[in-house]
Amino acid sequence: MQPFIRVSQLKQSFGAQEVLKGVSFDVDKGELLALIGGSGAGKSVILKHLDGLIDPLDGYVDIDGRRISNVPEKVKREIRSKIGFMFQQGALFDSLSVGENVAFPLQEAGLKNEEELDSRISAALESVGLSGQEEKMPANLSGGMIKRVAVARAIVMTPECLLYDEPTAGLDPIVTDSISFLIRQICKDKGITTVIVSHDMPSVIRIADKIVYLREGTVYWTGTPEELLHSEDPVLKKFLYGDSGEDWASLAGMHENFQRVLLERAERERNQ
Ligand SMILES: Nc1ncnc2c1ncn2[C@@H]1O[C@H](COP(=O)(O)OP(=O)(O)OP(=O)(O)O)[C@@H](O)[C@H]1O
Repeated sequence: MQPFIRVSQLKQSFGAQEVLKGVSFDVDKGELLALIGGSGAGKSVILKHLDGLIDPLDGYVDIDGRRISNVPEKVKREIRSKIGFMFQQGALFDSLSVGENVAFPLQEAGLKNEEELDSRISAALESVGLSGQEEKMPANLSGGMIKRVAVARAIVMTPECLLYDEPTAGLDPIVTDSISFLIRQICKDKGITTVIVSHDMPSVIRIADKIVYLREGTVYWTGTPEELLHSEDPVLKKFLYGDSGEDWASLAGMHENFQRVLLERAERERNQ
């Protein structure tokens, strides 16, 4: 089966700095992949290649079998219509209400029918647990609500693929949990292929199907959260726990709990 996203031998430099030295990985349809790695490893740069915002010096990205690298802007725009991007900070327009923020991509795409706009906005807000909040202004929202609105804005175009850059940065642990659940739920309920860049390892362990660890401009390791937790590779251990040698079991336990909660929730929903 063809992967939904194929990243092949991606190379990128800025001036003398070689940031990507031949990065390759695939993401299957409906899969949730987390890109991890130290600060400056090139994670955000990779996301921008996935959306065709940056062209590689060598290598390519295919989205659903179509090349988005080094092709004309018109082709990129067509492919981009399948992709929702939640940028770092999840920036909302401060002068626009929640509803207007979510409406923005629809209006950019030329949708004018008020009734359709309203129903798509309310469906997107419902998906992120913010039904009826259209009139609120960003200044009156909590950090977690701002992220939820940013997620609603990313999904309102009914994308087939979602890219999240640090979606839980700056949130407290409880809100981080709820946003992580939301990202996984949207991915699995709607079958949306998802790539998340995150420093938040507990969240990554909980929600990812597959993890790609970047180091020195290449993919150092790929595997499942379980495989990461059981890896004895000293480089991975050091990345996860620094030199402190924190307890592996606590992360492993968290992952099991999370899977259990997800399974219980899925079971409840099936029985409703
Ligand atoms: N447009 C650009 N021009 C010059 N250098 C850039 C540009 N974009 C990124 N870089 C450099 O590329 C490197 C990788 O940046 P990137 O933002 O992808 O890192 P990251 O892995 O996402 O880091 P962090 O986890 O800190 O966000 C950094 O050294 C950054 O300064």
